[in-house]
Amino acid sequence: MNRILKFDDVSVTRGKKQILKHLDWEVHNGENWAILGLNGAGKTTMLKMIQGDLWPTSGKLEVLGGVFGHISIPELKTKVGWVSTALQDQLHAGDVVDSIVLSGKFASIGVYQEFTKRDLQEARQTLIDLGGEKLLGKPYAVLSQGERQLVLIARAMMAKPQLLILDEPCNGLDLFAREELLNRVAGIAEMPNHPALLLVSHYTEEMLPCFKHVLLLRHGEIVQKGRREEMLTADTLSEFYGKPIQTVSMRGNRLAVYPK
Ligand SMILES: Nc1ncnc2c1ncn2[C@@H]1O[C@H](COP(=O)(O)OP(=O)(O)OP(=O)(O)O)[C@@H](O)[C@H]1O
Repeated sequence: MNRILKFDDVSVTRGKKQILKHLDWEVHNGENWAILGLNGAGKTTMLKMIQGDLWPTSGKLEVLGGVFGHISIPELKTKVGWVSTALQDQLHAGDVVDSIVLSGKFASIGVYQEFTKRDLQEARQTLIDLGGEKLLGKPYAVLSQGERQLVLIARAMMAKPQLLILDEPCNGLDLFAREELLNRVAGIAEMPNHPALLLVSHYTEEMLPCFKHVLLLRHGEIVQKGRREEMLTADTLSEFYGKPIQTVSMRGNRLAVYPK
């Protein structure tokens, strides 16, 4: 399948409020996208739709080759990985890390299905491959925020998703934990047959070079979308924010921005 996502004139309305307005956007296989938008821009609403938790009010949405209205949402959920701090609240804090990673195979919170020794081994290996070996066997409740996010990434990868959504994955991480997590994300982008990555963040410096495409969302509208070199510039971002900003180039071809 060549196309991961296709938004075709997609709008979402709740009551009198139009949350998303006429979105047109395509993500192709092998592309990693970052979405930038201020609070209330509509990012979460977009992500909820991609996972089948919310349907467009109008327009056509295609996810992983299936058009909404003609696809099985539970099946879709097994192919779309989701990492977000909101998900952390839903997990059972007393569960052991290994079992949380394993639950990704079933897209469930907790493991209620039968699983084999091999499944469990695969879950452990998935976490090891992401650099989380020392977390094996620990209860989720004792982990740091950065460790929890890594476990959630492993949980999502366990289902071998075609699309991995990283919804503000660095929320609450200290400087060093953030770099460590971003390094893991960069590692995923280098894996053979890795899922398409979709990162939502308020901070451009988290948009690693592997995110070669950026979408700028404001007040429910796509203001611009395209290659990172064109989106992550002082001019484009000043226009997007409607305020002058200054950019600071960071090591590793990353860009931080601040209000002027
Ligand atoms: N069910 C709803 N009914 C009415 N308004 C809603 C509903 N859901 C979201 N909104 C509004 O739609 C807008 C977009 O919300 P959304 O959560 O998608 O934004 P966001 O870009 O994810 O924001 P943040 O960065 O703060 O998480 C907000 O103004 C929000 O109040």
